[in-house]
Amino acid sequence: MPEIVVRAEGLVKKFKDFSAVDGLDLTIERGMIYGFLGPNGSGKTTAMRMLTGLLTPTEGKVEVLGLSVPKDAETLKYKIGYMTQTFSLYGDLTVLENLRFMATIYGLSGKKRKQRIGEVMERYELTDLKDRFAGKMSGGQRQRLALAAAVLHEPQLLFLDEPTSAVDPESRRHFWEQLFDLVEGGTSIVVTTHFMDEAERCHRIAIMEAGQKRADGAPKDLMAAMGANVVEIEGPNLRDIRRELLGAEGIVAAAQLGARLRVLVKDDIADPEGFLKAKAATGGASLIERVRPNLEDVFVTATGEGRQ
Ligand SMILES: Nc1ncnc2c1ncn2[C@@H]1O[C@H](COP(=O)(O)OP(=O)(O)OP(=O)(O)O)[C@@H](O)[C@H]1O
Repeated sequence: MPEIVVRAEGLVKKFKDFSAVDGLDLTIERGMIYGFLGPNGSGKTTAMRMLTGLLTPTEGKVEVLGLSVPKDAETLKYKIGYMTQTFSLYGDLTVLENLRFMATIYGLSGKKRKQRIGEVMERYELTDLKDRFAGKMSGGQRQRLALAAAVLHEPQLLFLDEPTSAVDPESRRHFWEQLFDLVEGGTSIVVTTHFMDEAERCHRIAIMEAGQKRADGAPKDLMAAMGANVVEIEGPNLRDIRRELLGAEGIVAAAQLGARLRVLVKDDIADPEGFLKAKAATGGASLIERVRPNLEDVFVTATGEGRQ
């Protein structure tokens, strides 16, 4: 049996009458990267704050690393790392001063403190920047410092809230390699994102919308089970074709990607290409072909975007 690091049941967070998280159930196994994928305001940060013990749920049960949260939040603090959405270190302290400060908060002292600070600076390429003020660093450098600070005390479980929203694609790729290194070393990771490519790298994801989980599984399983086939159309007048198709029986969604229209056709239609070719709207199309689904298609079928 895989070990469970996070278990949540019926998790609700209300702000006055508004439910930011609305009946969330979660099971996250050790050794995986688990992603929350969802648009702004879908409740990802609120859910994560409840899992870390920073926010008290209105309803529901949370167990993280076998501890009951928020009751045991103080003990949990030493076993988890949390990288918040906005940079939360001190801009007017240097890299080294920030790391020393965080080490003190996590109870590291003496030789161990020195050793861990040296290790994380080396691993996250901060050694040459150790005397740089955090406020004077680039987005990518700041992100490496934030990750170094979050793993300083060697947490078993790491929470990352939209960790790459402020960095360029190359830094993002590099950052994800570092996450997989952490996983190889035994760390489990929970990450929120609104980037599809990032979600696709996770072992498992929850698709969030309006505080609720709309789908949960490995990206490739979600793609296999999404209930629609994907067909792309090339040709003139794609905007007109889109207008005609949207709302037609059997069509889940249609969106233009460059010179192609990507159409999601319900999977109870046995021949989706033939089905689209038979539509008057596609008469002038030069190409209609079935393509492989991606995570964005899963997102569209799982959320309101596909129901509009
Ligand atoms: N302290 C609060 N008081 C009132 N409403 C809040 C509070 N915190 C969050 N919300 C609301 O709850 C909803 C969910 O917010 P949350 O930050 O969890 O979403 P998110 O999916 O993380 O989005 P983002 O990517 O923008 O951070 C939003 O509508 C937000 O305005």
